[in-house]
Amino acid sequence: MFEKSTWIRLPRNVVVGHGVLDQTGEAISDLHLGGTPLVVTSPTPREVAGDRVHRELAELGETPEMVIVEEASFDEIERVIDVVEEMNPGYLVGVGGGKAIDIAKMAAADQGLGFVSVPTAASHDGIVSGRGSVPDGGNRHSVAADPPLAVVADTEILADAPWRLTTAGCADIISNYTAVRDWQLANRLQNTEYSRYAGALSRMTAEMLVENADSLKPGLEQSAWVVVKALVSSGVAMSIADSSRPASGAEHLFSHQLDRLAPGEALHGHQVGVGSILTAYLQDGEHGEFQNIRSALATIGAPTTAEELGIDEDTVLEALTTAHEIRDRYTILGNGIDRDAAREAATATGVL
Ligand SMILES: NC(=O)C1=CN([C@@H]2O[C@H](COP(=O)(O)OP(=O)(O)OC[C@H]3O[C@@H](n4cnc5c(N)ncnc54)[C@H](OP(=O)(O)O)[C@@H]3O)[C@@H](O)[C@H]2O)C=CC1
Ligand SMILES: O=C(CO)COP(=O)(O)O
Ligand SMILES: [Zn+2]
Repeated sequence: MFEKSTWIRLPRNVVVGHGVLDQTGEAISDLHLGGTPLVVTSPTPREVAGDRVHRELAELGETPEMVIVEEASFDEIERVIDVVEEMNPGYLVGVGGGKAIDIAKMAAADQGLGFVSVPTAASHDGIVSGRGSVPDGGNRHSVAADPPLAVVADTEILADAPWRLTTAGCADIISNYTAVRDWQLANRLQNTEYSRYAGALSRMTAEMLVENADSLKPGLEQSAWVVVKALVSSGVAMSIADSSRPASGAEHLFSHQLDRLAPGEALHGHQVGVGSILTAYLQDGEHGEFQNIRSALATIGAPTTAEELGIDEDTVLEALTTAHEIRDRYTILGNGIDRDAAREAATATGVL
């Protein structure tokens, strides 16, 4: 008997383009949400877009509230949940980078409310996904939440953000190559459920970005457009899979471990980019995809070495040899690689 079923949850409105921040109210009105909005933002994104979004929402009729978050942590999520319980909003609007958006997403999911994503940086693919990713002591929780009801990505704002945030988003997408390979490996070795549709979409997104790497330039709104469209597509792949598997393999485990060992040192996307070079080498050796990944990262100006990440040799080797402990997700790292193998991968790829 056929018993399979799937439930793909996607945003209803994805609004991307020049000046679309001014259409935030319209994109939200179209959702027929009731009640007072709560804007969740962080210091710089507040200046760049949060206050504007706040003013625009006020024109919808209800006076919005605003909460400013400082760090990606469960304590901050709890603080936002406290605000929600106190003011009883109708929905949340996350305005910022991954930190503000993840916190809004997870607080909204906890309280059974809808949420709208307004990214101010094209820095990672959580802007559209239905998952939150939050460090918690020595662990990292990739938590199922709900995808945003709407995404409003203004390319004028994204192009104005520091270029390193955009190159981080590019690297997060490029890392889909190794994530999909790890997912296929887990499917073959551990019978992990694999979606060919999500895998193909994720890989195609990475390929499109690599093919366009030459044309991605700081300050060009066209570049922000290409990157944000890729981030949307990668987030959709995660929604189709109902898992971050299409976009998170061993390179992400490595990055999560760096977050623990060297907190705040480098951006998520930059860490996974370097992790992807290492992972590709472990997957295929010196004749595999690692050279293409490294040269695409170098072309856009993303870090390809530990030094460019600002992370020392010992920390890189420690992260690579312990990354498998981060969570129960089978990857090319298996039950762990030893320090000599880690050093060999890091030197052969030029990461060290
Ligand atoms: N849910 C998911 O699937 C995913 C979640 N993540 C999570 O997202 C977070 C990383 O996201 P990331 O965006 O790199 O980090 P942040 O949200 O911390 O943003 C990085 C920095 O950029 C600043 N910033 C944001 N927008 C602008 C702008 N327009 N102009 C100038 N500065 C700006 C922020 O300022 P300020 O300090 O004021 O906020 C911050 O200092 C991590 O917590 C990670 O775990 C990452 C990938 C996927
Ligand atoms: O960063 C992500 C995808 O790019 C999310 O992945 P995690 O599930 O590893 O947190
Ligand atoms: Zn990522």
